[in-house]
Amino acid sequence: MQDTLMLSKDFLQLTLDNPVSLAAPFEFTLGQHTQVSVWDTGVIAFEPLSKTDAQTKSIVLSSAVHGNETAPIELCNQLITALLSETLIAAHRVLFLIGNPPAILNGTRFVEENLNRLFSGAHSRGEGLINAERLRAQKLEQYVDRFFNAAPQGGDRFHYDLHTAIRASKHEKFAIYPYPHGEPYSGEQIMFLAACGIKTVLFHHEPTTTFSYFSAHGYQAHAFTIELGKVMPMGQNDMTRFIAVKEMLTRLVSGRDLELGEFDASQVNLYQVNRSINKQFDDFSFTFADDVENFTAFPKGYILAKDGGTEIKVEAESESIVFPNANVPVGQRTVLCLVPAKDYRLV
Ligand SMILES: O=C(O)CCC(=O)N[C@@H](CCC(=O)O)C(=O)O
Ligand SMILES: [Zn+2]
Repeated sequence: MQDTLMLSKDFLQLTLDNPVSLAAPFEFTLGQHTQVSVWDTGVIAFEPLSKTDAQTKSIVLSSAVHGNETAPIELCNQLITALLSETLIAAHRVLFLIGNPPAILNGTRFVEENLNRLFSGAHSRGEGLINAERLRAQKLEQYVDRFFNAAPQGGDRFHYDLHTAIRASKHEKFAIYPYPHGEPYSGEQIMFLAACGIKTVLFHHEPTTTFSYFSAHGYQAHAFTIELGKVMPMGQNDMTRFIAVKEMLTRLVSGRDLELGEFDASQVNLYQVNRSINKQFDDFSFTFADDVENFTAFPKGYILAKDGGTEIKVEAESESIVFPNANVPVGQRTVLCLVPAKDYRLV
């Protein structure tokens, strides 16, 4: 396995050749500087061999939590190849997670169940560990736990969970800030996102069973779900659209100066989730077309959707919609309704 990987330097190919599991975990060193550990299919850690201290960051970069969201997979694989080729040297601990390899091969968001609704123990609730996605969610939690628990005392933790959206968006790149339970938002992280070209941030209003909330709430990580554009088939992404995010992740991993300015609200669009509309009945439909973009605003009273016999109307003066998807199981989110963020606290 190690030879296969070092000959090709293509961790994604190794992962797709072994979508369910590897014969065994393996590890090796690169030069005199980096310990590389492959814990499972799609799971690879890079750790500096030099003594780590409180300045050492622990960074999780996940992709393919949804199998058809290919740009983040290509981007992460480029970073992994650079690390394996030693053109990029990790100054901090980095864990890459390729979330759902069978769904990548399938070219679909998921195979049986949406992986990004199965974290914080949701994988084991209800019917329990009945499918591959539930088992993978449990394992991904264990890998994050192992990685963050081995972090140096006092070292900052980060988790950027990289996605692309089903629809086009008025703001092409945006991040979801998991519900912080009353803690302030990080102005520095918002400026880091802006430097990545992610200039729109949504503050979530409640706990969720997403991967980013798991790391934020369970491990006090700076964690985000990040949408980098619109879903495209593998190989058809215009990678020039990700130059800024690749540059900033490269700087972060290699310990170069991030050159972030002070928090400046004029550089970003900040929204807060006003409500999440969860599906109550199988007979659910939106009143607007499939090509209506994320962040389209609707006026108060506008009928957004019909759920069984109930009309769902805009409640605030204006609400902007994001992630509308009628094709979800009863009980799950069909759309988030946003209003401009106000009265938020920053640190
Ligand atoms: O475009 C869509 O409708 C979905 C894109 C996507 O996968 N978004 C994430 C957001 C997770 C979060 O709220 O933090 C998801 O739905 O899992
Ligand atoms: Zn996604």
